This record gives sequence, C-alpha cells and structure tokens, in this order.
Amino acid sequence: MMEGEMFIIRVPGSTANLGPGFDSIGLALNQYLTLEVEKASHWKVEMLSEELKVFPSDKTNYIIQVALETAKKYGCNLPPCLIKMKSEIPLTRGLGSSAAAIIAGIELADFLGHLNLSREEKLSQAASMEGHPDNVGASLYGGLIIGKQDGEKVDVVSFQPITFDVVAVIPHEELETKDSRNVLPKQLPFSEAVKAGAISNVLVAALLTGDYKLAGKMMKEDLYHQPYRTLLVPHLQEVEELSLKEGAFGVALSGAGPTVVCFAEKGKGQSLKNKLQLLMPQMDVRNLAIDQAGSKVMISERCQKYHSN
Ligand SMILES: Nc1ncnc2c1ncn2[C@@H]1O[C@H](COP(=O)(O)OP(=O)(O)OP(=O)(O)O)[C@@H](O)[C@H]1O
Ligand SMILES: N[C@@H](CCO)C(=O)O
Repeated sequence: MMEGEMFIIRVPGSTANLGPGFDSIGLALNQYLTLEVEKASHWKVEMLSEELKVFPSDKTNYIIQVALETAKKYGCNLPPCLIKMKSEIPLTRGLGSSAAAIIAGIELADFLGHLNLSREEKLSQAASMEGHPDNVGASLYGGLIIGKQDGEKVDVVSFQPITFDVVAVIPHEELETKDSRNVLPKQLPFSEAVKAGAISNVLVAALLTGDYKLAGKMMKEDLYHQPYRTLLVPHLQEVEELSLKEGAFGVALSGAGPTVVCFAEKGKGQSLKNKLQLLMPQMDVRNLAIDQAGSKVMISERCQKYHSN
C-alpha cells in the first residue's frame, strides 16, 4: 500500500444465541462497522459517528490493539495508519459491537501485514479474544454460524443464505456483557444440561429445515441463560408477547441483551417493526436483514496491485 492510498474494512454486527444456542449460534445483521484506512506518520482514529467518540483516538484504541496483537503473534510489525471509523451498530446493547471491533482489528492486521490468514485462522484468533465464537463467527462469515470453541481451537459450520427478517427492539440503556454473564449459574445439573442441549439441537434443525414455528418454540424454551437474565431485562416478556401477537415466529434476547430480537418470515419484518414501534415508543425498533457476506476488505486497483506483490 502506498502513501495516500486507502482501503475499507466493513464488518457486520450480529445477534448471538437465538435463545438456546448459548455461546454457539450467531447470525450476521446488516448494520456495519466501517473503517477507512490509509498509511500515516502515526496511529490515529477519527470517529465519524457520534457514539464512537467515547473511544480513544490514539494507539490505545481497542481495534488498533487487536491489530497489533494479531500482527505480533505472526511476527509482523504494522505501519501506522489513519483510521476513519463509523458504525451503525449500537454499543453495549447485545448486537455484537465488540465482536465487530475484534474482526475489524484482525482484518486490519491481515491486510496491512500481508498475513494471508485463512478464515479459520481469523476465527480462532477472534474467538480466543472474545471468549466465544458466536458473534465473531457471524461477523466474519456472514449468515448463520454454529460454532464450538475449546481455547484457540474452533469448529464452525456456516450457512448462507438464511432468509427471514429480524426486528431488533433496542432499549436506550446499556448492559455490559460481563454484567449479564455474572448472573448465570456456574453449573447446571446433568439432566437439565441434557434437556438444554436437546432444545438447542432442535432449534438448529428447525431453522435449517424452515420449520420456523418449531424454531420459535425452542427459542422460548431455552434453559441456558434467558431464565436468569430476565431479571436484568424486564422488557423481554412484554416484547415477546407483543411480537408473537403481531406475527413474529420467535423472540430471543440478543446476545447478552438488553436488545430483544424478533424473527419474522421474509417480507413481514417492516409491518412488525411499525407495529412494535407504535406500541413501544420508548425503544429504538429496527427492521434488519441478515448479512450474507461477512467481513469485507475493499481496496483500490493500485493498492490491490501493490498488495499482491
Ligand atoms: N468500534 C469500537 N471501537 C473500540 N471498541 C469498541 C468498539 N465497539 C465496541 N467496542 C468495545 O466493546 C464494548 C462493548 O462490548 P459488550 O460485549 O459489552 O457489548 P456488545 O458487543 O455490544 O454486546 P454483545 O457482546 O452482547 O453482542 C465497548 O464498551 C468497547 O469497549
Ligand atoms: N453468547 C454471549 C454473547 C454476548 O457476548 C452471551 O450471551 O453472553
């Protein structure tokens, strides 16, 4: 990459768990974190979205830290850059903002450092930073992902295209993932763990065979996390009742919350969104689609030529 040339990294946000797929299932959504990157004399981040202005604009920015750590792991030094960053993903709301930031940092290291990492290598690095593969896997692959992590080893299966609408009901209050994980039990009795695993298995089978009614039933029956987190997310039950009545086939807490995601058959999302927004004016209700592509690095022709040399 030459002085003055620029490349763009675009990473979708995501929703995790879909009810019983705790720490394992992720779905990419069409809200994006976007970085415009060009070489500079020192590291600097310019925030183009108001919400991002809470983050450091120097080398201590999380995305730069992820990039530097990734490059170091592969024995590479990165040249400093100016990053212009904007985001449509609300922060700390359960819509995968931290996972998108991690994927952006890894894509930055991969491109700038000519690392040529495979998607599996990127996922392994991202999941070990985030602690679970659900949101990072969706941000990287797009579509629906189902993953299992053991330290740095991740097994993942991804499915595209997945076609239903997603309506996100986003409260104005933040809920940090670590606080939402603190209310979960350290252990489950064996019989309950077996039941919870079976519910998750049926969810996956129902989603992949298009049996959305059954998928919605499984979302509600989750035993892993939603029963414990309703204490922190009192609106979950109300959103669930209203949206099932208004045509959603399923409702789940989005990741660690506090956002609630409602799933509707293709084409039904807009009217569900309009109805929910009227019923809950205090919430930010968004009609979203599933991102099928995952993270992308887009480069100019000259830059591409340099990069392939
Ligand atoms: N664009 C960004 N730049 C730097 N740091 C970010 C960015 N986006 C998110 N983060 C970091 O991620 C934190 C939010 O992570 P958290 O896991 O609590 O919420 P989330 O990722 O939005 O939700 P969930 O993990 O449930 O989907 C922020 O407080 C910040 O530290
Ligand atoms: N699976 C994670 C997603 C949030 O990072 C959780 O529910 O805590």
